Amino acid sequence: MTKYIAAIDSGTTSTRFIIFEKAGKIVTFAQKEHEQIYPNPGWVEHSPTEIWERTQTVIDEALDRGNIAPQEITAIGITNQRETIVVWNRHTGKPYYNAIVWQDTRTDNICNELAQNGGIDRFRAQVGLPLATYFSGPKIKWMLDNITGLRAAALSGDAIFGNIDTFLIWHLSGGTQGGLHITDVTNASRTMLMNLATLEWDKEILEILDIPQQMLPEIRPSSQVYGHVVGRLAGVPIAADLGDQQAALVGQTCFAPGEAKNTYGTGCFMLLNTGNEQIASARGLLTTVAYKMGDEPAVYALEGSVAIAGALVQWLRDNLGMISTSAEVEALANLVEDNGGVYFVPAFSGLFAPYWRADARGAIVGLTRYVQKGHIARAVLEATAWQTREILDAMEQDSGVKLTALKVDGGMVGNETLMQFQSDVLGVPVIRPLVAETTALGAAYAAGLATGFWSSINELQNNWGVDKVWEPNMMVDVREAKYAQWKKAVTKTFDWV
Ligand SMILES: Nc1ncnc2c1ncn2[C@@H]1O[C@H](COP(=O)(O)OP(=O)(O)O)[C@@H](O)[C@H]1O
Ligand SMILES: O=P(O)(O)OC[C@H](O)CO
Repeated sequence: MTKYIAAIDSGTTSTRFIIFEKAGKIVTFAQKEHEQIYPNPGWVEHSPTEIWERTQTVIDEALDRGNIAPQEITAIGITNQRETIVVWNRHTGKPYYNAIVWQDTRTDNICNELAQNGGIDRFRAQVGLPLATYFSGPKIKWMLDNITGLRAAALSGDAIFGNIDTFLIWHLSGGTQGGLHITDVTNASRTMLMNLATLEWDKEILEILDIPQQMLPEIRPSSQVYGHVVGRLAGVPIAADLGDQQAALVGQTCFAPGEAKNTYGTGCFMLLNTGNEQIASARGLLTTVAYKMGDEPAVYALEGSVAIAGALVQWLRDNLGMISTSAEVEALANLVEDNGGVYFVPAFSGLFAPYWRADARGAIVGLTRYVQKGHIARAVLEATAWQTREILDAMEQDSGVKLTALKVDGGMVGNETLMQFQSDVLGVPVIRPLVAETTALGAAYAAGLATGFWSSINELQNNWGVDKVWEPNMMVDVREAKYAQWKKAVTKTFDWV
């Protein structure tokens, strides 16, 4: 048995390579941001080539920094931003187009056309998702319809599709020299093309979207030895693949039905484990696969997806230049006592759960001459907390589960002001675990379970520990009055495009 287990966490903002030891503690890591490309309003792209290069760089840097040899690593797991698509040539490895990112809204017309027959819940019974620009299926259709020669290349088997997990695994396992073309059930459940009951590609939906099945990867469990790495980590088994939000659920050891976590990264995503049962949402949540460990039956989750959370902080930093690092938003927000009456609804990609309003666009409301930068910063942080409140309300009503505390993780949970406000507006304690890199840890756990590095999920539960708890500290009537203001602000964003 070797000493370590590792994970590649390829997020929307950055890629990390993290090496863990048996108690789940980080031994070494490296991280690199990649470019966000905005060719038109509402469009968001990444360079797949850059993501693959940065992945190799962070692997090299972490190994060098920790002075660790590949032979000391039992296995690696992959976890990734979900829904984002890449289509590339299997003989040359060359992408046909930039990656179209999950936040991209260019497929609005495609979704509207599809919804004409059956509404936005047309495919919900099969795939657990509404028709929305968020998911991969419409994005693949857009590429096939708009890139000259791509449909023919897909039909001939030259052009292949993958989410970021598939793209990385293909490269890691040899690329043009026989790389694996696979995905896992969690990632596939976000394409709008996988049937949740059979865990196979849904032929009827493929036909309606006119997507050739031969371009799609094979769907595998989330925890299994799929193959071995070629390159710097040569010979190391690739033993897990999970979408990042599902990986965070595993990393937080939410293995029992009724357990939930909320991850605050570029977007913000709450997942509730519903066991082997698929709960259909009546309130705009998603039914999704949480994980499938080897031959065990799939475990499902209810999910509330918020498109813009940390991305709004990035926007203050990169587009307005109001701060020079994301962390600086906290000091700016703390220059003032409250939001000064300002609410910022970041409907930059329309609104996801619970609204699914592609016609919404961002709005700052409540402005007066009194308002200063600090109020805007505070409204930016509060936007994430209010969006989470809306998700939690919907989730409790859909599932009948009353959360007594919320486990949190992701890049924004270092922001203490946000965490306190989050607890205030939910009225329950917010708990940050000792290992904040829960997403990578979840992928490492799944890889470790597949290779015997850890023997069972019980062993993993012992690794989870509390770092900090925030208790609610806001009068209920104050909280509810503010929440009503937030909801009113949300309505101002509707019907804009
Ligand atoms: N201290 C902070 N306060 C507020 N936002 C933060 C802070 N630190 C990081 N962020 C935000 O968190 C996001 C990065 O979180 P991360 O979990 O790494 O994201 P991802 O997995 O989406 O790449 C960025 O959008 C960044 O703006
Ligand atoms: O990059 P993150 O961590 O915000 O996660 C993105 C989600 O997977 C999108 O569904």
